[in-house]
Amino acid sequence: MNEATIRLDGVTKTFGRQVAVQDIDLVLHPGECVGLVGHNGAGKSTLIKLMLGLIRPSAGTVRTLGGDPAGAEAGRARAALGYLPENVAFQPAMTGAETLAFYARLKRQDVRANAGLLARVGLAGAARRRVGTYSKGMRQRLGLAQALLGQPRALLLDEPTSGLDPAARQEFYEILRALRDAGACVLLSSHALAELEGQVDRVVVMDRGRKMADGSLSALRRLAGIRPRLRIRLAEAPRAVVNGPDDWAGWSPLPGGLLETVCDEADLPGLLRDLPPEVTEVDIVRPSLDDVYAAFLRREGDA
Ligand SMILES: Nc1ncnc2c1ncn2[C@@H]1O[C@H](COP(=O)(O)OP(=O)(O)OP(=O)(O)O)[C@@H](O)[C@H]1O
Repeated sequence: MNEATIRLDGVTKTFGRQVAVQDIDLVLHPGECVGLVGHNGAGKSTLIKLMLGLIRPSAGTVRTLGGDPAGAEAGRARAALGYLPENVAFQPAMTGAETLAFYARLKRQDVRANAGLLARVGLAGAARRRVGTYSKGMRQRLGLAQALLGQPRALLLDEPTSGLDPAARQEFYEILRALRDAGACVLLSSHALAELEGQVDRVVVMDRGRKMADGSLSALRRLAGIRPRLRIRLAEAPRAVVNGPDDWAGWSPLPGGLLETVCDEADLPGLLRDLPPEVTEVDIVRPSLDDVYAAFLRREGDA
């Protein structure tokens, strides 16, 4: 696989006696979009700040774009990093264009690229409006434009979609997908586990400072051991389902005239192939990311 964009080996960060993250190994590659999920205080922001070099690890090593992000040589690497903090506050009296120009100068970037950036995040028409008049979604898009200054190779976004309505969220993810497809490494933290479904290549689950899981959603589903359910509707409910074992043994009746069975992922194709013609409706219910997350947290609680 290509060289890691960000690599954490055995990273622990403590604040006094508070352990914020503990013994984290994590590798992020170019061209992947990774979701970092966990409850409040799980350690998501601390991990992002470590990757940015804003704080140093108490133990272990952090390599960002090939170097120590908090080291003396980090300035150059930072120009290739984009960061959207959790609570981004802009000066309300400045326009979107002025705000972006301010950040471009801070990042020593050519301001002539700004108009293109504002267009990319859908703010071209609002560039001359004061930020104080922007909606939350527009402010987040301006924050993203700020993070995109200088065409970063790594984008670290701390809860970028919190407070956005579903349409704005979708637009935000579309922009992230395009960046990922262009080769950027995108990491975004979120509490909203379900919304990451279909949006990220991989999910890293954090709980109380520890990495609980790391993998694609399908891999996490397998690991969590939650099996899919197959639901069907029949033209006419078979009496045998109610009256005793027969072909429908293993199927449970559900309200609304449905039958349901729980099966292994590998058995699904065979089950679907063998469904009789009286089946009028088929639905495969796979565990949601929330179910998977709950299963990992339960496992940790049991440990
Ligand atoms: N500067 C700090 N000083 C002391 N404790 C800190 C500091 N920063 C983080 N912590 C603690 O470290 C733990 C992890 O915090 P962190 O902000 O990384 O979590 P998070 O997953 O980002 O949470 P949230 O979703 O609420 O933003 C928490 O217990 C927090 O109180």
